Amino acid sequence: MENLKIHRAETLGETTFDSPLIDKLVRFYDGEAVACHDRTKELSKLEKIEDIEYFELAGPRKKVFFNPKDVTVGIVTCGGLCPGLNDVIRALTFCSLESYGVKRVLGFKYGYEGLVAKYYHYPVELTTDNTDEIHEKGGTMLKSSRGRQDDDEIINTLIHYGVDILFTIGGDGTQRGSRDIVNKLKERNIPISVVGIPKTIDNDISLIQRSFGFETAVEATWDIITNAHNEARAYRNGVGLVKLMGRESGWIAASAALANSAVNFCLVPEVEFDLHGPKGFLEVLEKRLRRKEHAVVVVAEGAGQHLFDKAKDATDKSGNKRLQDIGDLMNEEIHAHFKKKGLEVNVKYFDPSYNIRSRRANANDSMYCLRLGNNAVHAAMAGCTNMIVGLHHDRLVHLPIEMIGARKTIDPQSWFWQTVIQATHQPHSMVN
Ligand SMILES: Nc1ncnc2c1ncn2[C@@H]1O[C@H](COP(=O)(O)OP(=O)(O)O)[C@@H](O)[C@H]1O
Ligand SMILES: O=P(O)(O)OC[C@H]1O[C@](O)(COP(=O)(O)O)[C@@H](O)[C@@H]1O
Repeated sequence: MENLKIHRAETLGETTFDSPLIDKLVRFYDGEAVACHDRTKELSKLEKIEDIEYFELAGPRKKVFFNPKDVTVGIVTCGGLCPGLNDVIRALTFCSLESYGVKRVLGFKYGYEGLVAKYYHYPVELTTDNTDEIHEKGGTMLKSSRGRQDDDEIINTLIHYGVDILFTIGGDGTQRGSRDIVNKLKERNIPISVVGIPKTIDNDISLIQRSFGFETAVEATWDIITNAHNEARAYRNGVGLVKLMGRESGWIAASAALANSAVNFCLVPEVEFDLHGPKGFLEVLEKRLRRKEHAVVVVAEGAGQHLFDKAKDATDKSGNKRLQDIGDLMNEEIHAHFKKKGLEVNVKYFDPSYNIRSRRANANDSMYCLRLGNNAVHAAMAGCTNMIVGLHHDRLVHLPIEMIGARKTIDPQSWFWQTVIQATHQPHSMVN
């Protein structure tokens, strides 16, 4: 058993306060480690005990590190929008104020910019009144931004406002930012807890089974794909072309294709496809239209980037690669191909990306956001830091930030992707 890997969240120090307030919250466990295992193997089939990993279970602790009545909590949302951001802000605020009775909760505006004095984005005090109904709306009441900020300046702002706990709601970039803040805090010997709530509409943060907002996004694609199907069927050689988000991973597109069987082609960043060859997309599409007269194509925005001129590569303020528009390119290429063949084609192009990302969370995501928010507060109050709260093997656990590695992408050899191929009937040869 000594070979077990046990991953515990870092803590700021010894727990010091008994918490009568939260006694009633502690029920069946007190943050014991939970056995997780390599997701490719069944626990019963494990050959080596080293394959087992342990993560600390999220949940309330009997003793807390901070004395609630002295605590100021800070919340910040960074990066792109995602359904459920407001639900998480609300859960963090309610749990901090109502379950723990902290002194105050401050919302820092416009992402990490709000933590840098020179931008003059003053924080807003969050209360159970002004956050009560925010979950009914999409977006983030705290606003967001991209772009690097200076860690020392961020820390100076935290000190200025007496922040003891900072919650960072954001994707892998944001969490790398949190890690840098923690490292600086350690250097300067400042006991501020930083706990992340992982956000990505693309659902591609490693180790996180499902990120909040993803399910809402997939659900939202259903109507759009059905409408694209209706458009395609209404015209001779109709093509409903739908571009969905997914910068480096095609989880939304692939899940959308599985959810709505109207999809005939699903193109994702993980699987390169040939456009022009004899077995390429355009020829296969033509064959399909000759047989069925209509087709629905779903393409993740990060797919087919190999078809563009590399010289035009650029990055956004956060250093993320700016994608070239695969939807536009495919629209043009389909028209060009059919023109060359002297065939009629009617492409209806749908780009619902922001329309999906900006909506409010569905019921299941709202429930998930509430649990994430509450458990982030439990972790931070217990003194945990340098960690995120996330769903891993169906359990909410504490994941040390440094464990977030490369993006979670679709394995083309996986049963999941093979099911997409099976459902769409797109040929393997086109996407090899
Ligand atoms: N590698 C990094 N190290 C430190 N901070 C980062 C890093 N990458 C991104 N950030 C910061 O995190 C914030 C959000 O990052 P971004 O990539 O835009 O969104 P997301 O968090 O959704 O990935 C930005 O302010 C950005 O500067
Ligand atoms: O147009 P913006 O705001 O830069 O955002 C677009 C990008 O954000 C993403 O949705 C990813 O964001 P998250 O994974 O951080 O939610 C990509 O799919 C997309 O390329």
